[in-house]
Amino acid sequence: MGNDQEPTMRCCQDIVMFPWFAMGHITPFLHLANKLAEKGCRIKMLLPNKAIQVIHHLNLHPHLITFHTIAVPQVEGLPLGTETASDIPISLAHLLAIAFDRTRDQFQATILHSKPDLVIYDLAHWVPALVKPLGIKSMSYTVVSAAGIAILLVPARNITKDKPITVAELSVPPPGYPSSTVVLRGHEVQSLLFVAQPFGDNGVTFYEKVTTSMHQCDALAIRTCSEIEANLCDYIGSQYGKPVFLTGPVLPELSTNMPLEDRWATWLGGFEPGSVVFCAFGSQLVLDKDQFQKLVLGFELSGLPFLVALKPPTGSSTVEEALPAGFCERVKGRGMVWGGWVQQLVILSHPSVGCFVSHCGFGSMWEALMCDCQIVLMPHLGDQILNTRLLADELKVAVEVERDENGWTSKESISKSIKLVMDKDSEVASTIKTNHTRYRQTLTTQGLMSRYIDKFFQNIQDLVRQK
Ligand SMILES: O=c1ccn([C@@H]2O[C@H](COP(=O)(O)OP(=O)(O)O[C@H]3OC[C@@H](O)[C@H](O)[C@H]3O)[C@@H](O)[C@H]2O)c(=O)[nH]1
Repeated sequence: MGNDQEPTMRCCQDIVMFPWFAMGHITPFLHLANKLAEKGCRIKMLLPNKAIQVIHHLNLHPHLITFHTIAVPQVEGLPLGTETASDIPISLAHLLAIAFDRTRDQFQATILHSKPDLVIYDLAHWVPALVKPLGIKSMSYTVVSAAGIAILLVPARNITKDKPITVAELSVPPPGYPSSTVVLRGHEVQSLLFVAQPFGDNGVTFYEKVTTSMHQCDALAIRTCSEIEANLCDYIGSQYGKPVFLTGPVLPELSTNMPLEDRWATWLGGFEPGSVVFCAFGSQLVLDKDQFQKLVLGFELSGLPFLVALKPPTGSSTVEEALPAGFCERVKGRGMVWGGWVQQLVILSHPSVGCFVSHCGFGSMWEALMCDCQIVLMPHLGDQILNTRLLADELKVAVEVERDENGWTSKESISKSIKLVMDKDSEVASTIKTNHTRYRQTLTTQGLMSRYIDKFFQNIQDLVRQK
C-alpha cells in the first residue's frame, strides 16, 4: 500500500480495475492484470458475478488477482438478470450503461475500503472525481485501437447535447488529425452517430462519457503499440494534454500448442498447405440472412476450400437452415459452414490455412497481424471499420472487400478479394504478403511485448509517485 508520509517512496502495488461490463473489455483488463501481477502488483477487479464465472480460469495469479462482485442494478427496459453486454442485443447497451453508472456507490465503498494506489478503468467517467480527493491516481485504459478513438472521441470534435454532430461534420476528420487513410467513408459515418446518443445515467452521451473519462484521469493507457499506431497515439496525447502509456496488445500467451479439435485437425489436414480460407466474425456479430447467404456464396464462387464459423443469422436457429438451396451438395468436400465457436487462434496457425476473412474486431486484428495468412477484411461496426483502414490502407497488409454506398457487399466482391490475395501471381497478393511479413516479424521480435509491459509498469510507478 502506498505511504502518504513518504511520497517519493510510494510504489504502485495495489490496483483496482473497473472495466465496462462487456467481455471484450473485461478480458483484456484481466490479461493486463496477469502481466502486472507478474511484477508483484495486487489487483482487485470489480466485476459482475456472471463475468467472474466466465473469466476466473484466465486468472494466472489467484493469490494476487482477486475478484470483487459488483451487483448490477435493475434498470427499466433491461432484461432481468442482465449483467454484461453479452446478455443483451447491442440496441440495449445504453440501458446497461445506466446500470453501470448506478454502481458508483458500490465502487466508492470498495475504494474507501481498499485504498489502492491506482484505479484503472474505462467508460466510468465519474471515477477520477471520486478517487482524486482520496489521493488515488486514475488511469483510463482504452482496450480498442487508438484508431477507434482518435478520429471520433477527442475534444476537437466538441460534440455537446445542444449541438449534436451532423453526418457532414463527422465525415471530416477533426483538426490536426494525423492520417489521411484511417478515415471514414460515405455511409460509414452513419454507424458512428451513436456517439452523440445517451449512454449512461442522467442522459450522458457516449462521447461525453469517453472524453470525460480521458480528460479527468491522471494518465491515459492504450492497448496498442507504437510500431502500428504511433501517430494516432501521439494525437490522442496532444488532444488530452496528458501522457499516453502503451501496454502493447497484451495478448495471452499464444497457446497454439493447445491441440486443435480432432474434427478440424482431420478436416484441415486433407488440404494443401496454405490453401484453405478461414472466416470468423468475432463473438457478437449476427448477420442478417441475406448477408449470410451472400457471404457463403462468395466462398463457393472463389472455388477454394473454406471453413466458415459464424453464428446463425437473424431468424434462423442453425446455420444449416439458413444456407442457400443446393449449397451443401455443391461445396461438398471443400467447404464447411459451422454455427459454433472454433479455436480461431489455433486454426489460424494450421499449415493448411492460407487466408483469414475477418470482421477486424480488435482481438482478431492482432491475431491476423500475428499469423502468416493473407488477410481479407469485412468490417461491420465502428472500430472495426477504422481497424480495417489501418490494416488495409495505412499498413497495407490486407485487402478490404468492396461495398456499395449502402454498405452492402456482393458474393462477387467477396470472391474477388479472396482470389486476389490467394493468387500467387498477383502483385497485390505479393505486396500485402511482404508488408505483412515485415510487421509480423517486428511484432514477434523476441522481447518486444515484454518491453512494453516493463515500460508500462515503470510508467505507473512514476505516476503514483507524482504529487
Ligand atoms: O469462433 C470463434 C470466434 C472468435 N474467436 C475469438 O474471439 C475473439 C473475438 O474478438 P474480436 O475483438 O475480434 O471481436 P468481437 O466482435 O468479439 O469484439 C467486440 O469487441 C472488440 C471490438 O473491436 C469489436 O468491434 C467488437 O465487435 C478473438 O480473440 C477470436 O480469436 C474464437 O476463438 N472463435
